[in-house]
Parts: sequence; structure tokens; C-alpha cells
Amino acid sequence: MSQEAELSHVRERIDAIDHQLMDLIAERAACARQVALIKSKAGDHQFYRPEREAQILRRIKAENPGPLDDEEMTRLFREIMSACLALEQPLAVAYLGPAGTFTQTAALKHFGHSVSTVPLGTIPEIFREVEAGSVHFGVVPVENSTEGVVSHTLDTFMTSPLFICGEVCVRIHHHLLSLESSLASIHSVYSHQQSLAQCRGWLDQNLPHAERVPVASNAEAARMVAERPGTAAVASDAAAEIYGLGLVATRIEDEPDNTTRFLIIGRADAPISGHDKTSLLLACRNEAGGLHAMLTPLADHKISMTRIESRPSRRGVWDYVFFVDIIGHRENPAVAAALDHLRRETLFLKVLGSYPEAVL
Ligand SMILES: O=C(O)C(=O)C[C@]1(C(=O)O)C=C[C@@H](O)C=C1
Repeated sequence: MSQEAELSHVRERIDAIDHQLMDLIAERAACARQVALIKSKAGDHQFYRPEREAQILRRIKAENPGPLDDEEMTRLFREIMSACLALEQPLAVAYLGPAGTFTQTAALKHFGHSVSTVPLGTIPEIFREVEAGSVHFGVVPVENSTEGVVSHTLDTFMTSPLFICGEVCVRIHHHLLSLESSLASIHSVYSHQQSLAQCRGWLDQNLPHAERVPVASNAEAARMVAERPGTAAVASDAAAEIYGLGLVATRIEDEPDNTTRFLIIGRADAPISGHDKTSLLLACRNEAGGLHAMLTPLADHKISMTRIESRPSRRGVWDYVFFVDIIGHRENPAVAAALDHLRRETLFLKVLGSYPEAVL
């Protein structure tokens, strides 16, 4: 068979498969519409179901036959589900803007591209808009693998009535963006202080004399740099594209596995999905053994803790509060028993939410 004949044979097969795929996706979308009808009839307006989405994505991952890798396969299904949900209810999701931040990347990774993303200027503003109901959900950064905790997010949880209903992790690659094409022409570098810190080694080595200017976000830095010759921003390639900047250097982060974890916040947390986490805010007695008494109930009920973070309470009542993440849903019997026990051992306990562990 000639190359042309061979190609056209396989392409015919691809066309037929695409046709089948389209019919199947359309059928799936019709099912989603039916689901919406069933929910509406019952007066149930929870169209977005994070636990169900996590279960579907986990199953896709487990059953993926290849040759596409799990990340690619789940991403495709993530988008199909996102489009189906948009038929039921178009979602608005607020994130730490402007356009092109890693928080926007996180929002799209978690919800897919069929939601509308709404850029807001600060973390407290995101909490306020979700509380007010002008958006359905918010996405906020919470911790970075090299720089640690995003304290602003944790502090806002102390006074917010909102819940955590999901988490998503994004691998962070920082680039040096500029109107200039050479390092020699750059006298100032703008970025969020966390990103400047994440690239400290590279900046010390390659731009030792450039001033480092912390600004509200990486994307804001890119926006400013687009109007200022002689400056550069540490930001994402999405920001380079949006603000028309060139990449002077790529992947300048000091740690190659630099990952940021983001939380999804909403007016309710998520039902049990089978692989869940619970986030807690705790205050313990300010006395010898106080922290030990706080951790004992977790150990007694064999609950694994994945994170503990202390923050000054800023309320005057307690000196410090602790943010603790544990494995398991608050409705799992062992977790529920541990929480009852914890309530007796601590001065204050607030469950910030139970939610599916990140799948994507
Ligand atoms: O199963 C549901 O409740 C649906 O609404 C369907 C569906 C889907 O497309 O599979 C869509 C949105 C939900 O977030 C979860 C799943």
C-alpha cells in the first residue's frame, strides 16, 4: 500500500471514531440535562457535585488503558464534565486576578474551561464575593512547596463563615518576562513576594544588581512591566501571552518541583467521595502539654495528619491558632469520633470543611 493510501485508511477510521465520540458526548450531555431536571424537580439546586466529579475522575484514572497518560485522559474528561455541568448551571468562579495568575490556572484545572472565571484583587475580596453569593465559588492559594504557607488565606478563614469544598495543586513554572531581550537592559524585577522568593537563587546569580519590587500578583507585575521598558516580571507563560511580553529566561524557579496548593471555597463543603480530607482550625490551652492534648485524639483514633500550621490568632483571646489537615471525611465514624474528642480537649474547634483529595 502506498503511504497515501495507508494514511487515508487510518484517517477514515479516525473520522468514524470522531463521529462516534461526538454522538457519545452528545448523549452524555443529554444525561446531564436529565440529571438537572431530576434535581430541580426535587428542589435541589446543588448542580455542582465535587464528590461525584472526583469519583468519576478517579475511575477514569484507574481504567485508563493508555497510550494517553493519566493526566491527559483525566484532563479530557474534566473538560467534558465541565461542559455538561455548564448545561445544568453555568458557574462563576472568583480567583486572585488579574487574568494570567496561577490562581486562574488552578481554577480552570479544577473546574474545566466551561466556567466563567472572575478576577478579583485580593484574597478577602474573594471570600466576600462568595459569601455575598455573587459568584458560586472562589479559588485561593494556601501553600507552596518551597515558600510555605500563604498566611493571608489562613488568616481570612479565622473570621469567614465559608467552607473548603475542594483542593487543587498546580506545578509552578516561573519565567522572566520583559519588553527587553537581554538581561543587561533590566534594572528592576517585579513580582509577588512569594514568586521573588521562589526564584531568589536565580535572581541573585543572574540579576544581582536589579531592584526587586514586590507587587500584588505575578500577573499584575506582567501588566506593569508591559508599560515600563527596562523592567522584567517573574510570572507564568499565560501572563506573557496576555500582556504581550517576551520570555527572557524560562523556568527560573530554584526548586524544580515547585508546586502550589489551592483551596476551593464555597458556602458548603462536600459530601463523602471515598478519598477525602478535612481541614480544621483549632486553639489549644496555652499551658504545658496543650498541643500534645490537641494531637492525642487524632493519634487515638488513628487519623493521619497531613499538615499543621500555627498562626497568631490576632483576636486577643488565644495566642495562637492551628490549621490542621487530616485524612478522612468529617462524617467517617473514626473522624467524627476524633472530632468529638478534640472538641473536649481544645478551647476552640472549627471544621473548615471536608472535601475530595485532589485528583488532577
Ligand atoms: O451527577 C451529577 O449530579 C451531575 O450533575 C452530572 C455531572 C457529570 O457531568 O457527570 C455534572 C456535574 C456535577 O458536578 C457532577 C457530575
